[in-house]
Amino acid sequence: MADMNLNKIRVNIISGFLGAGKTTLIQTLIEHGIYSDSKLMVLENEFGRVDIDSGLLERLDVELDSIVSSCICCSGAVTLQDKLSDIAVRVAPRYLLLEPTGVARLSDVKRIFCSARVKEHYRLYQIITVVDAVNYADWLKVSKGLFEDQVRFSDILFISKSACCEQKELERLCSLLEKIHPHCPVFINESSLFDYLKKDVMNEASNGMPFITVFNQIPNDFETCSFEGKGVLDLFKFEQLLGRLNTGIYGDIYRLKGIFPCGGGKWHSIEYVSHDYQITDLEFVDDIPMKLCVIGKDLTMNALEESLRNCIV
Ligand SMILES: Nc1nc2c(ncn2[C@@H]2O[C@H](COP(=O)(O)OP(=O)(O)OP(=O)(O)O)[C@@H](O)[C@H]2O)c(=O)[nH]1
Repeated sequence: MADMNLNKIRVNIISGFLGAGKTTLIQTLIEHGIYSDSKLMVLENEFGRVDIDSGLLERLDVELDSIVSSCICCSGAVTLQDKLSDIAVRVAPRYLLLEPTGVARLSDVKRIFCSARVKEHYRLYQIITVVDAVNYADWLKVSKGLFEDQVRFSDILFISKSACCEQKELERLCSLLEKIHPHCPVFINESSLFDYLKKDVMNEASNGMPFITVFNQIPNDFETCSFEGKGVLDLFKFEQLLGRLNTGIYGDIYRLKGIFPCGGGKWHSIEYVSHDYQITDLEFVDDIPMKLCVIGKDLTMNALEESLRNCIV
C-alpha cells in the first residue's frame, strides 16, 4: 500500500525570539534554492495588527499568506488550524514554511501539528530555531521560559548575527544551548546550514513531543501596538523618538518594525531590536499606508501614539 504520508504537505517551522532573524533566514533559504522544484508556501504570523514581514517577502516568487493580530500558539491556534485547512485545499503546496511570532511557544505550535485535523493534510518536518547571538542574553532576562521552550522543541538551531559577536560570546551561547537541548545540531554560518538542509530538509521532526511540562509556566504577557495610516514621517524626529524608546517612558519595548514614507517619494524600513535599530531605504513600494508595529511589555500606548503623531509632517 502506498505511504499516504508521502503526499502530505511538508512543514518546516522557522521559530525564534523577536527580531532574531526568522524572516531573513526564510528569504535566504528560498534564495539559495533549498525548496526549488517544489511548490512552496510561506505562512507568516504577525503578533501586531499590521502585516509587515509579508511585504518584505513579496518580491520572492512564492505563495504567501499571513495571520495577523493573534499569536498562533495561543489565541490564534484555531485560526491557524482553519488557515491550514484552507491552504491544503486552495493552494496544496508541496512545502509549507511557517514563521510563528517571536513570542510564540514552540511547544504549543508543535502540538497543533499533532492534532488529527492538521495531520490529515500535513506532516511536520524539521523545525529550525533562530537564536540571536547579539540579543539572546536580553531575551533570557525578558522571558527565560519562552527562550528555553523555543530552543528545546527545535530540531536545528541557527545562530544569527554571529559576525557581530566575539568568539568567546559564541562559545558561551553554544554551551548554553547544549545545556537546554543536548545534542541538537547548532549552525553558526549559513552555508553549513544550507548543506545540511539540502540533505536533510525532508527529515521528519525527530524528537516528537518530548515529555516536558513547562508550557504553562511561561508568562506570555507581551503586548503589541500597531500604527497604520497616511502620513510622512520626519526622519530626524523619528530617530529622536527611537533614541527615547529604551528610557522606559513608553514601557519596555523589545521590537519595533515597519515601513514608512519620509517625503520625496522615499520609503524606509525600520528594524528595532533590543535598543539597536536600522533604517533602510526601500526600493519598491506602492502607495500603501505607513505601517509600524511595536512589541513589548507594559506599553504606554497613548504616549507612544502621541509621540509618533508628533513625527508626522
Ligand atoms: N548582522 C545581522 N543582522 C541580521 C541577521 N539576521 C537578521 N538580521 C537583522 O535583524 C533584524 C530583524 O530581522 P528579521 O529577519 O526581521 O527578524 P524576525 O525574527 O523575522 O523578526 P520578528 O518577526 O519581528 O520577530 C533585521 O534588521 C535584519 O536585517 C544576521 O545574521 N546578521
